[in-house]
Amino acid sequence: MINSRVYQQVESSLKVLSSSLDAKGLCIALSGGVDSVVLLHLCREYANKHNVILQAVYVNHGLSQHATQWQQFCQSLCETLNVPFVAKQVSITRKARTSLEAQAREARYQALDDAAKAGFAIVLGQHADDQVETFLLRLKRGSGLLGLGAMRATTQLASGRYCIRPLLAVSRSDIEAFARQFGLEHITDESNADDAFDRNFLRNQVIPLLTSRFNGFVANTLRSIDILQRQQTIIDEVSEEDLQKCRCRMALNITALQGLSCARRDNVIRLWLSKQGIEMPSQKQLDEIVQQAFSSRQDSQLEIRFKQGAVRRYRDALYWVTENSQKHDIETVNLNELSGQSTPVALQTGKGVRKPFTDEIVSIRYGRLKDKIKPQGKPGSNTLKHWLKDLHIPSWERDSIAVVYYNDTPVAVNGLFVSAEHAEDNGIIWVVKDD
Ligand SMILES: Nc1ncnc2c1ncn2[C@@H]1O[C@H](COP(=O)(O)OP(=O)(O)OP(=O)(O)O)[C@@H](O)[C@H]1O
Repeated sequence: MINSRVYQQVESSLKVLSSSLDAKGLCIALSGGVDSVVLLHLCREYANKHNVILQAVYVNHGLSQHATQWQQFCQSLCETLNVPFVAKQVSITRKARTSLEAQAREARYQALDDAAKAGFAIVLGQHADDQVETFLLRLKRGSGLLGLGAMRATTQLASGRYCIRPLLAVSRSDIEAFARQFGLEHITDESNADDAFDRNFLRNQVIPLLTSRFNGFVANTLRSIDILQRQQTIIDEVSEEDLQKCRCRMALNITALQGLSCARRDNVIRLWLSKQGIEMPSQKQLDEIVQQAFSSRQDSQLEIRFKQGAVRRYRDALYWVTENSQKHDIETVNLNELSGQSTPVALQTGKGVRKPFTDEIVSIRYGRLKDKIKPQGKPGSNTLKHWLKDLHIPSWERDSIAVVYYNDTPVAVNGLFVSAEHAEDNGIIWVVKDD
């Protein structure tokens, strides 16, 4: 039974973090260094006390000559502690313009995500001193509020999996004292002494100097980081609200954008682009989008190109267009089996269409714009192209709108309208999932 201040700190933070995420278990990212070895012991104590399932993963980057030795160390430590262990080998192909550390980190998170069991949160060993180093590294690069807020105690990977950092408020010296007190063995990465790396230089030279001169430097920096993170949370909330107000389907409504201050307008465009995978548009690109979007010429041919796609304007909205969204294959999906995660549709009940008859084949088709339909509430029948144009759907989007067919008859146009002949108040709503 471990009785120490460090354990109490970690126990309370693990309680908050893992229960708020409803994690099925904890997957310790174990490098064999003192931080993650202490983390493993603390988590094991926590797991025994609170009946939580553990696993540990070592990622072998193959970058150090000692990598295999470290892997063996982690494996035998886990065997001794009776914690299920997995090692994951990754290979890092050097890309230009990205540092080796950044590539190793990216590969590591991917490997941890692959190795962690479903529903488990990944637990990482970054601590208070790492946090201050991250802050100073970001300051050096000229980061804004988000970057200076450094590491969050909880983050989410693209897969939806959570990562948690229960040691973020614990200092390196407390972690090392804990390891000494309990006689814990760990590996020492000799590259940590090499001041050629910026992080090591800050750790070994700069922070000790600042700490010796300014009382409470580390604690005060952590306080600033906490304030920055809270402020960023407010900005995130306001940004999401602004985006919801400006969004119509996947597009951005220009009139709604005009109702915002310049700073909030730029911010919404940035957020919208980041949801398309464009993290940092340059100010020049942003200014160009704004200038062309707000030009009085409704029909102006706005097209701002990015590597992954382009921003285009159609009437009163901005669209994100990629090669894919322009050329959607015509596909027919047989929906006779409608249960299960992998089906391309979700079924809801309400104002929709009647159920298909048993002898009707349901399919989803794209791009058959010449097929005719009489939408509910419209006086006559016309082509899908006509009705989509009528709804101001830009030409390049029309091919990628999913239409549900009963046999060869279009009955529902995803989220837009249904056929008058098939409409039913207490019917079914076909919601075709995005790819
Ligand atoms: N080889 C590894 N295998 C498994 N987990 C690892 C490995 N290396 C690091 N970790 C995990 O990541 C934590 C942070 O490690 P480190 O400070 O070396 O990473 P970093 O490159 O600064 O990455 P980050 O941006 O995530 O802080 C460790 O405490 C440990 O939990």
